[in-house]
Amino acid sequence: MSSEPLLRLDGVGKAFGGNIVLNRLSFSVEPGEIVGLVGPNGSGKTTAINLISGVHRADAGTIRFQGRPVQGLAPFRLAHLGINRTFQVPKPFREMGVRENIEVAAHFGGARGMDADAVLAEIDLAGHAAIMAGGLTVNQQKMLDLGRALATDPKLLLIDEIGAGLNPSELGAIANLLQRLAQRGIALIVVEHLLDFLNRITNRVIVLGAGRMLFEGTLKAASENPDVVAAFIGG
Ligand SMILES: Nc1ncnc2c1ncn2[C@@H]1O[C@H](COP(=O)(O)OP(=O)(O)OP(=O)(O)O)[C@@H](O)[C@H]1O
Repeated sequence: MSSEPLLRLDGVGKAFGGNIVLNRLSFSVEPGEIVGLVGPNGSGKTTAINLISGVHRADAGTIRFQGRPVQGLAPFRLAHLGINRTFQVPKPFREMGVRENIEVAAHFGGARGMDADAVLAEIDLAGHAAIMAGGLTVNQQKMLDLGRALATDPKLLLIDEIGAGLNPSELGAIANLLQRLAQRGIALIVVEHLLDFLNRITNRVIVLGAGRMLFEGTLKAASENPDVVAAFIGG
């Protein structure tokens, strides 16, 4: 057994056109953990998710998954290893059926691809399997986006602002689902502005401010930390 965490970032940095958006970001995540990633708008949360999921390549530092450096690998290779993500704005194939969307994603996951029926049941869309994805509500499209990631049987799931625009009952259902996934051993990094939602599913948060890690610990302690308070008021 390796003593390495599932995911480990060491000194990760990223700049766009000379604008440093992430600076020496270091943290690790263990299997079955839910870690909240919070911070004001533009603090680098989505960029962190984009680096871990292979959408962008880090300029500095290392990203290790199960002890193996993975920075620079394409998203489909990372999906094969067990890393997948959702998007702030869901990107289903709108002209394809809900089930087909899941099947295509499972194919993207290669040998790790999961059974579409199991995924549809998990995301509560079994009754909508045959309709076009473009006909789903926003909440259902978010669930489909999550289902497409789940179809690749991830060990690490990166969730980018899934709560925005959802009502309390939809939020409750998603919180329960994310907790079930974690109990199954999937690690989750959850980018979220809705702190009550985050509080339901985790108390371990990483707070970013202008690309730097300001704090790591419980949400309650974060809310009492002067650097965190200043970043949010400034933001
Ligand atoms: N592809 C890109 N090209 C240039 N700049 C980018 C790119 N992606 C992000 N940025 C910039 O990097 C900074 C961090 O953006 P990022 O989306 O990571 O922040 P965030 O914390 O996720 O914000 P939000 O909460 O608003 O989603 C911002 O200044 C943004 O404009």
